[in-house]
Amino acid sequence: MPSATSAAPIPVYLLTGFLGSGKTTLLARLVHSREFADTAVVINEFGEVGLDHVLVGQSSEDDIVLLDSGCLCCASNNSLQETLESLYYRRLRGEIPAFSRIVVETSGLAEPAPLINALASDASIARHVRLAGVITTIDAEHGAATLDEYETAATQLAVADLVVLTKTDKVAPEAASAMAGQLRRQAPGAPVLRADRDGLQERTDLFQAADRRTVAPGQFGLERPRAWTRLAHVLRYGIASHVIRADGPVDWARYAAWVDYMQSRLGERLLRVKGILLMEDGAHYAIHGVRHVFSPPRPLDGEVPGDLSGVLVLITRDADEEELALAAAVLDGGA
Ligand SMILES: Nc1nc2c(ncn2[C@@H]2O[C@H](COP(=O)(O)OP(=O)(O)OP(=O)(O)O)[C@@H](O)[C@H]2O)c(=O)[nH]1
Repeated sequence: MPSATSAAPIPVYLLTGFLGSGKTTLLARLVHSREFADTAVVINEFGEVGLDHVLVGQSSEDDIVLLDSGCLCCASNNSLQETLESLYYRRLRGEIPAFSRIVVETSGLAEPAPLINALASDASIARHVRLAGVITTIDAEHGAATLDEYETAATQLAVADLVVLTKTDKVAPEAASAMAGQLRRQAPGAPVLRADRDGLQERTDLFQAADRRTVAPGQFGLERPRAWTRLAHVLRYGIASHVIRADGPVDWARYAAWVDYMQSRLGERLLRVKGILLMEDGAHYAIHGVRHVFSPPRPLDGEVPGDLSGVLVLITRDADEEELALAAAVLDGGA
């Protein structure tokens, strides 16, 4: 565990998911597990009537509670920036135990992109914390209808690094499997874990599965496209996912030109970019963008399967084939 004065930014995981999709129920299980021993959980109620922290098991008047598992629970009505700063400095001053990661439960109606962008672009925050991954809960019973009906839910899925399919006890196993398959198509690149009332059904390290820096074998659940791009799935609202590839190492100037193209040409219509590029220095880097904000590429831990090297998933809204073909060409050095 890093010391309280360690300069390494603390990883932050955002837990998002539509209203009633099971975020609090999942957290209420997880906060008592060993995995959460050195985790600070922020339940961000953003002016809502504070309830969720009570559901997680924190009934004291205090704003921060240390659970038996070692997990710190913190309910907050402040902005995400204020909350994270306060946590950071209280940890630094030794007022609270030195947690090594933070999980933030966001409001069910929140578009996660502004929070993600705030983490990346607020300089005073970005020095202390880094976005490690976005975990999105989808309800096995109502998830398909919700995704169809509410654009916020579709956006929450689009930005996921890990999807947790909740309430699998409420549907037949075949229905849960079909839904998991649908989610893999809609959010290519994000592993799908299942949960019921008792928490996660798989014995998986949630943080590792959600971490953008690690690649689990088979994680992407997609084939390296043979042609330049493959339309993976079209959701409503013109939201669609595509896969593009870059053959061979990419030099940094070309990568910069590609980011520039994505930002200037697609702009607000770009929802999410994720994938792995082999760069000119011979290392594999995790590539992440949410809306127009791209995180600095980070070298990946561990082996990267050959079929994932150079593969990027793009989730866009109202993008046409020509724009995507050009995106692939810019990346591949053909434009
Ligand atoms: N059967 C079953 N019910 C669940 C499961 N997860 C959540 N629920 C129920 O679904 C309802 C909503 O769950 P919450 O955990 O409060 O959902 P949430 O995403 O935190 O909701 P908001 O705070 O409104 O965004 C509650 O009645 C839970 O008991 C599950 O895996 N199985």
